[in-house]
Amino acid sequence: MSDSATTRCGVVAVLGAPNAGKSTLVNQLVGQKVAITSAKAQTTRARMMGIALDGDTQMILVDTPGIFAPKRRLDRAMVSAAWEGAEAADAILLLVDPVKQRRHELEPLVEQIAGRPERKILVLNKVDVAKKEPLLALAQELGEKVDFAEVFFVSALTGDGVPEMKAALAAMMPEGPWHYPEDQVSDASERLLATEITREQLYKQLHEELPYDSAVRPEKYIQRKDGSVEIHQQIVVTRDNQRAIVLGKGGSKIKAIGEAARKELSEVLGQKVHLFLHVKTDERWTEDKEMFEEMGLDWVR
Ligand SMILES: Nc1nc2c(ncn2[C@@H]2O[C@H](COP(=O)(O)OP(=O)(O)OP(=O)(O)O)[C@@H](O)[C@H]2O)c(=O)[nH]1
Repeated sequence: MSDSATTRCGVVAVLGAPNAGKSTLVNQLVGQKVAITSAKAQTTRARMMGIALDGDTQMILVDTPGIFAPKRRLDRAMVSAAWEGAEAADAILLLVDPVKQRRHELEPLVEQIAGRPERKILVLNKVDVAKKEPLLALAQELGEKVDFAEVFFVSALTGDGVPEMKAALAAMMPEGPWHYPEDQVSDASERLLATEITREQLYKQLHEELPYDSAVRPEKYIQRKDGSVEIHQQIVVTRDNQRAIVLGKGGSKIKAIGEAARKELSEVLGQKVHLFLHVKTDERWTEDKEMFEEMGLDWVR
């Protein structure tokens, strides 16, 4: 970063229907893994931030949970966290998956941002698999509903078109000093990031078998004198039969999940990791205020 007075710094709210590719895009913009990605919808539960740099500009990316019509308390908390993220933004980025469009999820989002004062950009994702004509038609249609400053066609997966979009976003940021040191990529605590990595393995290894209302809680995070870290986490499910699924035959599933998560954690943290996973049944966890707060969510009535 230069010392000149021309540094810029701002907040970008990344909004989109579940599975639009928000986590993938944030990781691409930051240049390393900070948010977890998965093929299962509503993966992003807590509000995780990524910090992207573009020349003299620092952009704080608020990677929001998928926004959808909330029914249960858990869902309402996710939606509320998403909008909280969007409140203080300098720009709103609406990410749309043109291939698997979910109109009922996209439309409320479009309506909500239409009236917001921030500058908005429309990003149509997955150009690596999308056909060109419907893509242009969709851009035009959305452009009639929302006053987008710019429209971009990208692939969050391959990075195609992302540098151009990043530069345009950077230009929208206000002048000012950087909020974070240059080498910081995320303000999510390592504790929380560690639970996200375990949760990603749960999704990966159990696929559709895993109930969406399962959670991973941080229990203990101990830096050992030998330079390694000891991490204890609890996997919470709502029913005993789900617990059996997570454990697997003779504990084989939980072992595989733990091994993969430990390996990835060691890479991300750059130190040796001892990971201890416990599976607990708690049919009322989605009504538990304390557990919400531990996961970085607010309690909404
Ligand atoms: N082909 C293709 N797939 C993509 C692209 N971007 C994301 N995906 C895939 O789409 C799926 C969802 O991506 P995520 O980044 O987890 O989506 P998200 O919007 O963060 O999802 P939630 O956390 O559920 O809100 C994953 O399987 C990604 O690999 C892309 O540009 N091209």
